[in-house]
Amino acid sequence: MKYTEIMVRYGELSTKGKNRKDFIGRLAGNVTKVLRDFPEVEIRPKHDRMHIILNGAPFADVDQRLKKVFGIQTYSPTIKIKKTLTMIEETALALMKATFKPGMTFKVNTRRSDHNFAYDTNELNQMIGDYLFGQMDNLKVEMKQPDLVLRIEVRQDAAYLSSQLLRGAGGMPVGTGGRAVMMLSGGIDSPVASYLALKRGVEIDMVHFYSPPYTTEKALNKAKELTGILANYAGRINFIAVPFAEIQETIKAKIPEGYLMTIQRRFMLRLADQLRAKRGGLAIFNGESVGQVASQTLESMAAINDVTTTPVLRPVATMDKTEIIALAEKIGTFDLSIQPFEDCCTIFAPPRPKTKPKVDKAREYEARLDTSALIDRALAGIEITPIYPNDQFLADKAQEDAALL
Ligand SMILES: Nc1ncnc2c1ncn2[C@@H]1O[C@H](COP(=O)(O)OP(=O)(O)OP(=O)(O)O)[C@@H](O)[C@H]1O
Repeated sequence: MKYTEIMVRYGELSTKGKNRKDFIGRLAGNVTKVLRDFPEVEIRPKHDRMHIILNGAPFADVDQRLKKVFGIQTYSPTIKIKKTLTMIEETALALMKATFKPGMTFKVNTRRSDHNFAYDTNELNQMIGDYLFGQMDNLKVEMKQPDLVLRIEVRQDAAYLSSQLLRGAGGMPVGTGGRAVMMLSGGIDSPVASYLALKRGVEIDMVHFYSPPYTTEKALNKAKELTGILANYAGRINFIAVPFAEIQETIKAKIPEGYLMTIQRRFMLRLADQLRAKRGGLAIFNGESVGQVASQTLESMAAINDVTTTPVLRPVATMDKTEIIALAEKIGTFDLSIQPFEDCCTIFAPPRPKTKPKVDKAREYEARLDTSALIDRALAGIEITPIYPNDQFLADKAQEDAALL
């Protein structure tokens, strides 16, 4: 089917009265970003709906991007035609043939803002319905809850027909919820937490700790590639790689084994917080889930959280692992997350971390270290990479390796 435009209905933002303009502007900007390699597409944001004029771009390709943009409740691929009865009949039939499946019920639903048009809505519903019955077998009409609604809108400039109401990603346009940093490991949970933060409209910068030479470049590239998948939901995400080996070595040399993990996490949180402040963010997100591992008991969280008063938000805190995995599969990060590249935390993980660390003890042990000098050196070594949807980092590396052989 050659659709000419997509009609987009806004999500939660329609209820946000005075912020509406900002929301619509952001959404239009985000749609523009994800469709940037379709230069022919025009985006026309209006007060109640957005029209995406395809100008020849294939709907199926645009659809792949659009369904991941937050702030869209539903959308319909639409065909704009001349306002003649014959054109409406022919297009209605073509749409039905493309989208109707045997066993479905349907109805025709006409709206008319051009009141000078020769037929009113009841007449059009009747005439188009009759025409379709004459052309197709096994049609069944259902007024209350039909499986397919053939929508006809007769406006001043043209008639618009659609037969699909597709569900958008929901949520709020990224950027309307403010800025934050996200602590992204290469695991399953933090990419899911990132997705959920983006869904509420928060613009995130990824903060990733890596520890060369203890961790390989592949582990770093895995986190970058996960960011590439998540950028589908954001348009673009900045990835901040923070060198962490010196801090880990120092902690390992000077801190009792039971507190290695707690103190490492306190340093991670401090670094994330400083980066947040520098970049104008208001919160820190992470992928912790209550009780999942030793560092994620409430006692542990409290002992780690002690280093900052900045809100630390944990979108997957109350989810079961199976629920997190289901979401990871849905958003497309799971297969990459389970690739076995070592994370900096696994390498320096003590065999028996304390599950109930004490804040006082953590502070006392930490006083043995030159915290601010360690933090400053790590911050001096950060690298920032802007990452776009589906940017690949692992494949490039594999190709380079192959080329060297
Ligand atoms: N190398 C890292 N860089 C950035 N953040 C990290 C790193 N390692 C852990 N974190 C943060 O700490 C959280 C808890 O990490 P941990 O390794 O204990 O748990 P996890 O359940 O395996 O999480 P994930 O599946 O996200 O790795 C992560 O979700 C992430 O937000």
